[in-house]
Amino acid sequence: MTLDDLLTLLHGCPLVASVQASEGSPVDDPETLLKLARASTLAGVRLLRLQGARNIRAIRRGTGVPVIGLIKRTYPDSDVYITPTIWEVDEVIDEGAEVVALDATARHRSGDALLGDLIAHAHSREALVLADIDTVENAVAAVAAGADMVSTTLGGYTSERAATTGADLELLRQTIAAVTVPVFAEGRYAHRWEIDAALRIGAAGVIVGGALNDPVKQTRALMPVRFEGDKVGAVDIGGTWLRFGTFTSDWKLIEVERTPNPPKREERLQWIRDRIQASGVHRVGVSTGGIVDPRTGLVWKAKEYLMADHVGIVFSEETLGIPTFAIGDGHATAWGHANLPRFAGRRVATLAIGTGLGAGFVQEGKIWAGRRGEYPRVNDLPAPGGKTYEELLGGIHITKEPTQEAEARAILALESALKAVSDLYFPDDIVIAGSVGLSPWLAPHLHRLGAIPSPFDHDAGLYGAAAVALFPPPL
Ligand SMILES: CC(=O)N[C@H](C=O)[C@@H](O)[C@H](O)[C@H](O)COP(=O)(O)O
Repeated sequence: MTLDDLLTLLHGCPLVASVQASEGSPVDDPETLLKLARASTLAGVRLLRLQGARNIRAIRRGTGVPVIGLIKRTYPDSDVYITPTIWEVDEVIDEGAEVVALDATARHRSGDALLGDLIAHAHSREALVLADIDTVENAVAAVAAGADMVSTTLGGYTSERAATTGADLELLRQTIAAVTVPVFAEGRYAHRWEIDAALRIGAAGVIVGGALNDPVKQTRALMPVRFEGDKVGAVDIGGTWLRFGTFTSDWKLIEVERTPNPPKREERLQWIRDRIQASGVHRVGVSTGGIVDPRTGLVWKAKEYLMADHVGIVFSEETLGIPTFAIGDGHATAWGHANLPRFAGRRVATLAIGTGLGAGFVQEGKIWAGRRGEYPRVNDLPAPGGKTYEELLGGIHITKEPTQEAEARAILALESALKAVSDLYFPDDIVIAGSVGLSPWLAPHLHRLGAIPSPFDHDAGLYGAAAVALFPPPL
């Protein structure tokens, strides 16, 4: 088969089925895998990626479909396991595969084999070579070594690059820009939009394994995560109060302590550490003003007049001593609401109107957030008249017992903020939390304005923080 033949085939159907079983899986026998492969070809797939000599033989014969073959084998002196040496290259070709897939990372190969030699050997036997790469640099090197095509198979599986949660579309984009040979998208592709995006970016084909053919991976992907401990800690850091709650594993509040938010961030951390110690919890969720990078727990942005000395504080296992899940207070409160039976599975927006104004939006079990934890900045949007919603609604700007005029202004501002949230996010529900949001002068208007008072009452931030620890949101 020539490269042109292969590209013609992909033009007909760019979806390539990788039919491989997880280690120890009961479907790991050639007959069963053949049936899975047939299911894919029945639906239109015209190229298969297969692992192992027996599987390649049985499935190639049984389907008559061209094959990208590989042998996974480990050697004691190397981490390379996809067709690592010339022996496996020969095995793949002996079984009739048209294309040999092999590891093209910069890692040392067993027996000091060189990538160029393996490729030359496959070519001498008239097979095409697909280089499984982990980085753009290694894609370029593989093409220089003679590879006919590359695939992003190993992106996120070596120390060179962190694994993305889903498909690594940036690795694909950069690889396509860097090489002239056809590039396959591969590795953690599981959704139609990822496949469409890969093709828009310019992939010659998209190789999908687990999402199509591996019931072990599929089961793991759908398995709910359960918290095994007996209780968790929840920290709620607002502009005024710092609170610590202890919750049961079924999200019931056991007890709560609070202190005026100390002016220095080290004092804040120390107070939390002391509460963690005293309560004996082994996991904690943190809801805080400011913007938190959810991967590191670093607060990288916060308004000084609302949260003094807060930028630079880190909420992590390192600083608090136990596994820690920290997100911004708008997000945390929204996550709390979204996990209540009443709202679960709905599109829920939350406005937390306390000292400042926080916002969060949850859709399909995911928090709507920027890559570094940014939240919907309803607070800084100008309301009609020019002042921001935070200036009109945030407790720091209005006194405890506002004049009737200030109240009227705030109610109008809330009405307009709710309209903005509806127009931008199309939520099924908008829930209001926070000391101002639930105050005796504002709360009576919520129903008329189409908003729902938080079922958590004044503890929404704390319940949100506990929800983050008990049911960690996907990032
Ligand atoms: C990293 C590695 O060893 N990848 C292997 C390569 O053949 C297979 O285990 C994967 O199933 C294949 O790449 C498809 O990827 P996914 O199953 O994520 O769609």
